[in-house]
Amino acid sequence: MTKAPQSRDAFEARLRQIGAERYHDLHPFHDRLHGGQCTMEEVQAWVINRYYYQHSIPMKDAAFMSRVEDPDLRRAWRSRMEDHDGTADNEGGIRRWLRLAEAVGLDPDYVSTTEGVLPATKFAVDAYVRFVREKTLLEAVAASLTELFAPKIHANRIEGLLKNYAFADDSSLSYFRNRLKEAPKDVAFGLAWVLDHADTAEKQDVAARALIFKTDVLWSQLDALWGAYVEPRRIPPGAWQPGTGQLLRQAS
Ligand SMILES: O=C(O)c1cc(C(=O)O)c2c(n1)C(=O)C(=O)c1cc(C(=O)O)[nH]c1-2
Repeated sequence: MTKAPQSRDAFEARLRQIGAERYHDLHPFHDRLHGGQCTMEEVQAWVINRYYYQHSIPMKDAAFMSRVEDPDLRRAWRSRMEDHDGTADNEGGIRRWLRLAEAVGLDPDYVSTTEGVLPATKFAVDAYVRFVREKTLLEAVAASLTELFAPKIHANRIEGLLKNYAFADDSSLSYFRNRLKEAPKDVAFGLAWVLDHADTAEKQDVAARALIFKTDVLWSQLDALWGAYVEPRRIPPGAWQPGTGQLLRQAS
């Protein structure tokens, strides 16, 4: 006998439970960052590594769109690329991230080379791009649903960084403020799409597994960051060495 699918509400609750148990807001690195315990070196390491995620997200979305045959779905999805890459009147998330890089004392030209990114960060993020390129559209959209849980972490981050670090101000944190405006439309669309299309028990299982995969992508990046720059501070060969890539401030 085939298994009956969960009701829409029960399936949504199952997806939210995955976030409650596995989202990277639970990682100790975030407590340390938002609580003001990170050294500037650790903050710089986070900004450099997280840039790799930022720069890959539009490539992931382009990979997704290249496989979509339905123009309505492509139209709904393409604002994600504009949000990151920018438009004539919106500088876009990647530029905003580089503004944060400058504010923490890094040379944005260094950061944008992605040199010095931890190997595990590359493996995790590249695995996400490949996942979206190769798996079903349902799995790709389900994997993006970690963004359901992102507004809370972005709001906590704005509050924590403003309170604890001199570099934090409206300009340096504009990336996160913008995501608070942009993400809700994406997640509302993505969630409704997944609930509509996961119409069998098997598809629900596949979508739930995709979301778990994505929580692993996020978690493993923070584990790698912690191991390299917090404890035991074992920096892999070729990864960023503190002190390099610094912004040379001009004396005025
Ligand atoms: O700061 C965060 O914790 C966080 C998490 C996530 C996420 O959950 O994948 C994204 C973002 N930020 C983000 O800013 C962003 O643009 C984004 C896009 C995506 C995606 O999978 O398409 N996730 C995320």
